Amino acid sequence: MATYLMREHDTPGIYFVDARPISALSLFITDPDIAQRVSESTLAKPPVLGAVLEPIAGKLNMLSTANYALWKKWRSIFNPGFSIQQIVSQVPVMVGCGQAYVKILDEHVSANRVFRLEEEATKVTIDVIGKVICDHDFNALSSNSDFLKTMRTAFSWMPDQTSINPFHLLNPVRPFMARFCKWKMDKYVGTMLDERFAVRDATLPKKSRKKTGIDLALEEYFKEKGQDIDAQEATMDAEFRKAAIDNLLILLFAGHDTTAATLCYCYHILQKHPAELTKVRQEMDSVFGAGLSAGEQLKQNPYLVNQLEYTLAVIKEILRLWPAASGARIGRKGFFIKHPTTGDMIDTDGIMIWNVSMAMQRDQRIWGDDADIFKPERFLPANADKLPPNAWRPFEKGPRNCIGQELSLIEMKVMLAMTLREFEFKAAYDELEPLMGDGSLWTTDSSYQKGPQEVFGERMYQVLFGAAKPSEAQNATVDLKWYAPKKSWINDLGQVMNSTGTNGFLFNSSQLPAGIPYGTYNWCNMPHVRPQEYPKVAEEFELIYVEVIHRHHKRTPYASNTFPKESYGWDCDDQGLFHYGQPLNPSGYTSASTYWNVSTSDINPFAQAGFRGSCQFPQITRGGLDDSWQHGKDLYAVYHDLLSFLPSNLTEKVSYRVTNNQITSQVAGMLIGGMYDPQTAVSLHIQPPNIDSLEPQYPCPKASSLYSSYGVGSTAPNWTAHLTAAKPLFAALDAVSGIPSTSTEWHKSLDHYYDNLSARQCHAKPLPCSINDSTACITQDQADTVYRLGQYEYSFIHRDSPQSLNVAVASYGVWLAELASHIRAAAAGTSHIIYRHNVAHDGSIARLLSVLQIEEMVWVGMGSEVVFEIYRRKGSAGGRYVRILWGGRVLRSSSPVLGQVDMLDLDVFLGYVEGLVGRGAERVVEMCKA
Ligand code: HEM
Repeated sequence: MATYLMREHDTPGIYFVDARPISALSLFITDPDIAQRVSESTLAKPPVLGAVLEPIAGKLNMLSTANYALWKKWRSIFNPGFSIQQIVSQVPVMVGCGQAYVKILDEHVSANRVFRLEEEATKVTIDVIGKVICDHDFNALSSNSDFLKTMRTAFSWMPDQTSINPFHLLNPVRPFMARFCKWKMDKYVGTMLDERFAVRDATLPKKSRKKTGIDLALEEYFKEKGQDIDAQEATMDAEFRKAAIDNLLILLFAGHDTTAATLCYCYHILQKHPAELTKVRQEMDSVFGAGLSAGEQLKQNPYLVNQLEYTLAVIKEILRLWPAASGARIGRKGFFIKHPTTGDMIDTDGIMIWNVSMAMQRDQRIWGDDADIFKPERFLPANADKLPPNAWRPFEKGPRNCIGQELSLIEMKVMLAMTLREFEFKAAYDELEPLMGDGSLWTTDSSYQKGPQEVFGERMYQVLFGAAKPSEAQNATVDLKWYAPKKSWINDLGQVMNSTGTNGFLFNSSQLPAGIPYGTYNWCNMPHVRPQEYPKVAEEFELIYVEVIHRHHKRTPYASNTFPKESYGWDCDDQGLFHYGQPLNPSGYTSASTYWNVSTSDINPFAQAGFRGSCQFPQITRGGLDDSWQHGKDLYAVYHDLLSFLPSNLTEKVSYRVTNNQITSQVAGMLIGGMYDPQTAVSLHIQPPNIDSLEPQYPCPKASSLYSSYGVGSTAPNWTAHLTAAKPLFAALDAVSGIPSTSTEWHKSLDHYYDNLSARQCHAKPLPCSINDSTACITQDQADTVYRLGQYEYSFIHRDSPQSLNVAVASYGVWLAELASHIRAAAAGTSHIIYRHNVAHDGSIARLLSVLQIEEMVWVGMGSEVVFEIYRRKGSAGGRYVRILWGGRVLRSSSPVLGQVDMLDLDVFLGYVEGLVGRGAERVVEMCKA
């Protein structure tokens, strides 16, 4: 209200508000210098504050007491417990509470529940105060704390200062309820204090005793009384006990909801400002290490909290825009305030003087035209001298400033560090209905759903409810954590080693044998979207964008995956790899269609190892080209013939992309032929080598080193377990292949044998026999074990290992950020492209599936495909949705955010993807730094 009045009437730095008889005549101060004078004075707290707080927090509470000497005494006794050093030393304790908080958020997310975030934030702040001040577990988060219930009841009976309803203000039941709640809380806190004093072990050396806020207060109290707290006979006297109870209650009252409300605003406003959110996450990545737990790091080194400069700037900017409290005093005779424009001296006798922090902190005359804009940079140390003096006062200033400001700032940094990289927070005001009757204060009073539903353009406006709180306290989160894949034979080493066959997986033909349903894992030609099985969505949805990514089709093995000598050759005379340049833009002479014909010269003394023949290993084979063509044909049949989505001719609405590895171009040519049979040249988009995001090839040292700490090449026991188990198999394979048993390349994973054997079998070639003994051959049993182990490895590397998500996010995040930007443009209608098609590699698809946290990971076979379909619900205000198809079927993710990705709210999906990789892949940059 004060801010609106200031703006509406262009008030000077002070103005009167006369709402008598509802409240006292008030002088609102928005002038920083006058506010400073008021806060530095010895003016007393207004009686109305005592009337509200004392029934529940007692007469000795330092916040509302009008007795200056009393205030001074108790403030100085409690001060040592709130020094910066003391609070930083309590960071590990805060982390402990934070872990319970994260667990609760996890549970909400797993249950896919909309919930009131402020409720949980409030509980964690109570737990923090309990632990930091008195080493006491209120267990507000983990149990149905009785104390919390009483505190809430007390709150609900506090007089509402904004109400003009006389029955509300003068409700006769109020004093009884207040007395009852105070009695209950006193009993609880008193017992807690007695216990604390009883366990204080005076025999322990001073240094090894726990030092919470209350211990320091006791020490201070004894010091002031000239007594030795270490004396065995020292007892807590009645005066201290009474004052300590009142002040512990006021610390809880003043400290919990102010901090919780500010925390909620941090989440909410950052969600609305993705660039700033990315900066916060980048700062956290650089302070704690990308992918490492902030909580664990903070426990080991609490001082890391001081390095979160940008995060602190965000909190301060939030406190500027949405301060949770302010300070008021009662004027007295002879205390004059000079009117800033007229120069009149105003006698303040009996007038309530209110430093209205929000109005002052949003005054454009003080902060500039961008006063309403969220700009954390204002509070970076480099800009400290540009801040207007005395104008930022969310904790007020002067001797009666907030005693808990360091605690709340540090606590908020800790909580943000533990949650912002793990969750995306999203306001859900459209989903209030299910929250009615959830037991929170909000649902006891429906008036909060009436009246203005936006203030300063913000639905999450402030409502005075104890502190100034975010209306309805409502948010939802998106969980960014790793979740283990489903248990199956694939990730069970015992089953992999002790079974036979391939558990229904096929490795020997592009065609499925009769009776085997489409969708069955077929390494040689994986299932993809095709009309026969395509799951159509309901009529109410309209397809607006499709992006396909798939692995190239079957090929010859890589040259590096062939044996030193192969017993037979491999020819590719049934196809041509066309390479030629053709003048374009403007067109010119016509080039001949030339293709490569590899021949090994008998004269060349440097004969290559491995397969001989006319192939350019690992070129796509004739069979692979045919599969590519059919793949294109099937996609066209779905997205053109069945859904009328694709244009009939190849236009700029459709775009193709390949990697720098030629085999993807070989596939793309056939695939486009199958889709459009174009008669003119088609451009294939390609990014420069070394930074290509599709393969991916951009440098990411951190991801590489994290990967090698648990995956191929590592000595981690859970990785090497299968290699140890496979030793006899390796020995048998080596005996046929001639690979030396000392070769690290061939024995650090199953990759080389897998590629060598499966390529042969996909092309109906026999399993190899020894060059020296044609009767010693690799058996189908051995090949099948290699295939099973290969599946196990892929699942381990890309899903089972908890680090896999971070590695995939860092190493494939750029492509995902590109995908997100394509989807955003399509959803906003700002791009003409409706279909993008990427031909890539197993490393690409596997990382993508890792980020999507696919429920069951496999080694992605030839032609493996993921399709992102973006839909709009028909009608003017229709939402946007995403469906992801893996092998032609809806993908299932282990992440509760994604679940079965079937018409998932697009905002949730983008929140998940961009939460992990950052908009424009900003997070990836930080994550990749060495
Ligand atoms: C974002 C969080 C917080 C905000 C915005 C805030 C704001 C304020 C403000 C504006 C005052 C001055 C009131 C006046 O002048 O009348 C104040 C005083 C006080 N605050 Fe805070 N506070 C916060 C957190 C805390 C915490 C965490 C605690 C303790 C655990 C706490 C305990 C107190 C107490 C006891 C006073 C009275 C101090 C005195 O009169 O000496 N506050 N707070």
